[in-house]
Amino acid sequence: MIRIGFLEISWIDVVDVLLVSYLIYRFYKLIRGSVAVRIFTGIISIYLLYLIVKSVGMELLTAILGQFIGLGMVAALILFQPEIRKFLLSVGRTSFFKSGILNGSLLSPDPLGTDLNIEAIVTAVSEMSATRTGALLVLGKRSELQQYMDTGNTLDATISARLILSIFYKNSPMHDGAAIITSNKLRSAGCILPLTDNMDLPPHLGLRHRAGIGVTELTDSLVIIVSEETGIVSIARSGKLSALSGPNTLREKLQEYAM
Ligand SMILES: Nc1ncnc2c1ncn2[C@@H]1O[C@H](COP(=O)(O)OP(=O)(O)OP(=O)(O)O)[C@@H](O)[C@H]1O
Repeated sequence: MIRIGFLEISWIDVVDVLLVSYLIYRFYKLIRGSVAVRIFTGIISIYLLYLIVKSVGMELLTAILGQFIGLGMVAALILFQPEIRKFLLSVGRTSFFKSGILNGSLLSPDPLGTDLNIEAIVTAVSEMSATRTGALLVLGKRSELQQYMDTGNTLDATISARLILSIFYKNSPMHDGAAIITSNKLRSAGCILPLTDNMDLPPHLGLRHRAGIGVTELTDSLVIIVSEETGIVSIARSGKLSALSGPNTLREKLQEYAM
């Protein structure tokens, strides 16, 4: 116990403040660059205005703003619903929850499987990159991706390079949208994915890249994106996009992910 003037600080208080600081930092990192920052700034401004009008004794305005602040928690839950969801997902994705007895049973009822046909994916992606065929390929768990699979055409097909190539072939009816792979099966093609609202992304990235990044913000999936304009192959994971140097890097990333 430390005493500073009239303040008594115990080690529990120190841990409490550190944990709250960490949570605020994680929340800030999550909303940085998104429209949520503006909403957050708006809420803080209204709260500051409330404190000012209250201290100078403007009763009517204090009562009106007070009603608004009273609903603050419910309003924050509604307004920040996507961010809160992302935050809870990122907590559940930490190595602590991924390891040990929770892994493979409770939290991962449908693991990706080590028998993923990586070579078929690498071959198809290399060819699409060389021919500048736009592609969006999502790999993940069925439970998380089911709602996106439902927006496309169900295939439930065995993965092969030719199958992937024929889906993304420019004249194919299913080339628009994303193809989704779970448990080593190509489940669905022509799927619609949620777009990211990250405003920090380079302006030249269009909808294909934004949709690929968006789904990795909400699920623990890995997305392969082939740019139709440049042929560059990128992967998205946990809301981050990185361009790959070649097929070997893609192979490594897939092996790492399928483990
Ligand atoms: N919400 C979405 N879900 C899945 N696919 C989408 C979505 N929105 C767009 N797409 C796909 O992205 C294509 C348009 O890509 P666009 O050219 O805008 O993207 P880009 O990121 O610039 O990629 P590229 O480098 O290939 O041009 C569409 O034809 C469609 O196939």
